[in-house]
Amino acid sequence: MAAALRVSCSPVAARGSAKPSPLDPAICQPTAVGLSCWKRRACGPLFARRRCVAERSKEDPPVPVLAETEDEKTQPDGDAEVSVSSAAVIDNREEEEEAEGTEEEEQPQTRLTYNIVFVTAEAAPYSKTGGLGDVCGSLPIALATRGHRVMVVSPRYLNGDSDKNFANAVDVGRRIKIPCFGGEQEVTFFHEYRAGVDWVFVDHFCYHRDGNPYGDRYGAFGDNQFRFTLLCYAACEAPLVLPLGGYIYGQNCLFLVNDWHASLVPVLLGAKYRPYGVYKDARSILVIHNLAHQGVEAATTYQNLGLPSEWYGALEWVFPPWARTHALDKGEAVNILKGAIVTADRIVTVSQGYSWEITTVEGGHGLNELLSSRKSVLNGITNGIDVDDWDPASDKFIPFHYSIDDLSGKAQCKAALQKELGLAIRPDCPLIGFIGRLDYQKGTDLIKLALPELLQDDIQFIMLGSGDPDTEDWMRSAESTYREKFRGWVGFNVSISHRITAGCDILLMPSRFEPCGLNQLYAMRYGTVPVVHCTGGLRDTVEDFHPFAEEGSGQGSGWTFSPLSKDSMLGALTMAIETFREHKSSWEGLMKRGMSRDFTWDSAAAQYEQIFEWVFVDPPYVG
Ligand SMILES: Nc1ncnc2c1ncn2[C@@H]1O[C@H](COP(=O)(O)OP(=O)(O)O[C@H]2O[C@H](CO)[C@@H](O)[C@H](O)[C@H]2O)[C@@H](O)[C@H]1O
Ligand SMILES: OC[C@H]1O[C@H](O[C@H]2[C@H](O)[C@@H](O)[C@@H](O[C@H]3[C@H](O)[C@@H](O)[C@@H](O)O[C@@H]3CO)O[C@@H]2CO)[C@H](O)[C@@H](O)[C@@H]1O
Repeated sequence: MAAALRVSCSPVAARGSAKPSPLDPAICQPTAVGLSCWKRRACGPLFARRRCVAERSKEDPPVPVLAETEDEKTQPDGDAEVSVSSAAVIDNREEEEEAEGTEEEEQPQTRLTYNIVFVTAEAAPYSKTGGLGDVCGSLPIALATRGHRVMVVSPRYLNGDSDKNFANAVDVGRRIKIPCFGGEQEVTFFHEYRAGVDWVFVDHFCYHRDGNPYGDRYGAFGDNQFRFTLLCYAACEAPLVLPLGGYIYGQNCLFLVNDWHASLVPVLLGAKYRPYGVYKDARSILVIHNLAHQGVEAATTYQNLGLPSEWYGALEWVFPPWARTHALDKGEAVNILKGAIVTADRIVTVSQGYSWEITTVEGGHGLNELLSSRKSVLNGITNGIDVDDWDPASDKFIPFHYSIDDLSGKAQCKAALQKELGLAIRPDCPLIGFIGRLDYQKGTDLIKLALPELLQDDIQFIMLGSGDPDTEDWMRSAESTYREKFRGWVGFNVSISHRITAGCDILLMPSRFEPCGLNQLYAMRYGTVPVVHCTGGLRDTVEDFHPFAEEGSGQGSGWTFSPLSKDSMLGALTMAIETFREHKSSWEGLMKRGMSRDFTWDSAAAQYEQIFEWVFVDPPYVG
């Protein structure tokens, strides 16, 4: 294994470390099962030492590595700075757990709990360009609350603006050298323990630059393959080398790898760890948030990834002839996401509808046959939402609060939004919103096509988004053309996104495809009625309005339209607008049914736990 990765400690840690490398097979003993009992509340803050022996299998051997750091801290001749470093890592854990309540206060727990390692390019509030950030900022907390030990590994993006997001993360004092891209890259780790989760940030200068996690105003960064390769290698090492709260996670963990950026993890487990007896009992689950992004690069880049040549097939990708650029182009490429589809032990998508769509030619982005071949391990789980961040009764970004029992604050939010945007303050005028990345996926071209006709009606429309420069330009020009009725807010702004969600009457989502979609869930929670293309997670979560169902009291929380065409979208919008204008009690029913839906992460987390149990039933992928 040492040949695969050379791990070294930081100067501080190294001085105090007469210990073998955590990758030394002598101390990386596999435990009997990939499961552990983490009854965090019941077991107390230094949870690893207080594992619930009663619930552990007798065969479950001790985890020797865990004792190493503890020894480090207590040995009289130990290095003082190492102690400081370790202590810094556990610093707020005891306080936080004390504040949460006494050890007697049991929270709902699952019987089996796991050491879970999320790997992701985004995790809110540290980094976010869209829904991936939301999910990887919330689901880990929901799982930790249910008793799992959870680490999230993502890059430490610094660019001036974002630096404050990482202000509470401290240097763990561990350095590793990663053999890839023709050299050795040194990365370090930062850590913050918050909301029961170990947030781990991989630090390397390639994450320190202007722009968002993937690119800047000139487009996607040219070295994204390098940046996310580093992330994957670092994430594979993190459970082995980081003494978080004094104790490493160890090698019997469960990796949840999100989208293409994290997709080398299961490949590395198979190609670079298991052959050396490490991670033999670990498992990996690929979570697909968006099949459109696959991390495809020229085949020649394979040699940069530091993988054995015989693993090329896992990533091999051949573009169909129509997608090749010239007659001699053989279309040979590597596809990082494909690597995970082949090697992950299970696959989850973020709604059931999408899990089926990606097995079809229409929704499979070229991977449908491969995904179909993995149907037996493919599931869909609809995302939850952070119901604390997104709560109209307490939202810090909106000027007035409201609830299902008293909707008056919503009307005030609408008036405030109209005022903020310089639109006429008119309670009776339907206010329609759109929030999202300006991307082909989101169907903004349809809005562009339909806007002149839509604005013939007496309505107001606000669009918030950033991304495709042409669409941004169009939003600016539409705002000047339709000054009385249309606002195009170009940029990424969380605060205004909450005010639009609260202040609008209708949220429009004409997505071409939508793996789950979060904005329609936020909208419903805020009594804003969604009008959506009938696809993926939108189809699964928005129930069509039926005014006469339920003995006349009505049914449904919005409108879905199909096909994806201007006329069909305008038809659905017209029905929504008419209902808003002419049928006030029906409208209130729509709002209240949406507001009463349960979108908490807890129910999604319970479904993930079922997958966790299944993934440990089958043997892991070994190649
Ligand atoms: N300009 C802006 N300013 C402020 N906030 C903005 C914004 N543009 C977008 N957002 C925010 O970004 C998030 C977007 O989430 P979505 O799930 O709707 O789409 P996204 O395609 O990014 O996510 C992908 O991953 C998620 C998570 O799995 C899936 O739900 C989804 O279908 C899939 O495409 C929301 O929180 C939204 O408010
Ligand atoms: O949370 C929002 C989405 O974030 C991710 O999508 C990003 C994607 O993974 C990146 O690769 C990049 O996509 C660029 C693409 O690689 C490039 O070929 C070109 O088409 O431009 C794209 C945009 O720059 O940025 C995406 C975000 O915009 C995540 O994978 C998705 O699930 C999330 O929806």
